[in-house]
Amino acid sequence: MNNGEGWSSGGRRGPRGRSNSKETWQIVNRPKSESPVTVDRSLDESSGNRSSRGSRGRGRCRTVQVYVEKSSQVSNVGKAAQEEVKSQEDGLGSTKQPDEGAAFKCSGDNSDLLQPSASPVSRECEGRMSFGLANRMEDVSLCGQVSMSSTSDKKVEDRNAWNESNTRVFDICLEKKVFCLKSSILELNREKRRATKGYPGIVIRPGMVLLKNYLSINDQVMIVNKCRELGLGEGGFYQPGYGDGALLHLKMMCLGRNWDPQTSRYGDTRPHDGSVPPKIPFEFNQFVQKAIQDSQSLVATSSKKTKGEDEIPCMSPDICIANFYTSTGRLGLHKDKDESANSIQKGLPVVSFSIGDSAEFVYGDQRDYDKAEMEVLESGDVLLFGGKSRNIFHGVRSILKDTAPKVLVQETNLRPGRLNLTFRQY
Ligand SMILES: O=C(O)CCC(=O)C(=O)O
Ligand SMILES: [Fe+2]
Repeated sequence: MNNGEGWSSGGRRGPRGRSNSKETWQIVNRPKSESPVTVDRSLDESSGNRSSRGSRGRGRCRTVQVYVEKSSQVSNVGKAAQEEVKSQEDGLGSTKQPDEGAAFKCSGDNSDLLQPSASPVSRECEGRMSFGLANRMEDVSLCGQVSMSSTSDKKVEDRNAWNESNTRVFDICLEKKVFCLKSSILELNREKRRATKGYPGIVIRPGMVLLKNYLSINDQVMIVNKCRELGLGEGGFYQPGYGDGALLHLKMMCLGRNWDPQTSRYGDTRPHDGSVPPKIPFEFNQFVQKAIQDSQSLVATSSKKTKGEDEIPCMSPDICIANFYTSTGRLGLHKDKDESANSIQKGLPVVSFSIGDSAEFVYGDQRDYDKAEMEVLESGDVLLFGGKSRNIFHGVRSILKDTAPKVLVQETNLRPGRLNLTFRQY
């Protein structure tokens, strides 16, 4: 199904959930050169170190316009400062999930890389192995008790165990506060300052726009709460995997339509349990529409030559894939290419929300980490890639621990890790 025509945007509230909000424009700097920021291989894979590049060097700059709204989004900060917050890492101990490792998502081009080693291997739950793939970032895990050993009975048993362990419901929030840790006032003030600065928009390359700090804390809280509620119900978060036992190292929930990693296709129900994906909440779509409009304005103003719509076409999402990455989650370089040919040809954008811990998002024109560029996506950031950038390879290199806004964690009890929502139109 292709809903095709754009939404009416009239009368919707602004991205920070308020009507009548005042909008002003501010100038920010942006790197002049479009030359790739090469991924620092020394930080790759196992080191877990953070890149010092941060959200791209902000020194070398060209001017772009940014949309600024004096935000009331930190209204919870004062309250939160008085609250005490649980140590998330400790809390995770009791609810640790088995997806500690590299993520591997296959779509089209990547499917050839999913073949496991032919040699017999048995793994314990949480076992992990690399199949010596073209790129080691994309090592995959074998799920709990999966055995690649001989007998077919054993294989059936293993498959059942696999299904059982990987279709278990996953809660993106921790159940209750065990003990509390006071957030530092400094930290809360830093968040407050960040929030009141408004959100700079950045044209990364044609068709690719990053709206920094776009979703207010209140909106992020709403999104987490809604995702948690949906994620615990029918069609909620689960550990996706492939027929051969390889797992994606993230939890996934599809809204609107199901995306099946085993076939790389969309469908109305989820094959492994027959569940129907929840609908995309109306408010989520409103944020998407507003983000598209703001990106189009940004592109039009910064290029002067093009109409914003030429670079970022309108899109009406009927699919949202929600991923939850724990601290060690990753996602290999892939293209989003399972939407309809029409959607892809028209360059209808993928719109991505980041919430929780920051992520090192890598992207490029080739499936090559050495040539990939990197952008740190922080909580509240919205990234769009459509038009000429619709077919970029992209993935998540690492999750940066303990970087989620404290207020968000206090308000939602979000688990350590990152929630990402990508909206698309089939
Ligand atoms: O987590 C992200 O930022 C990217 C997710 C993604 O590429 C996908 O779900 O296809
Ligand atoms: Fe993707």
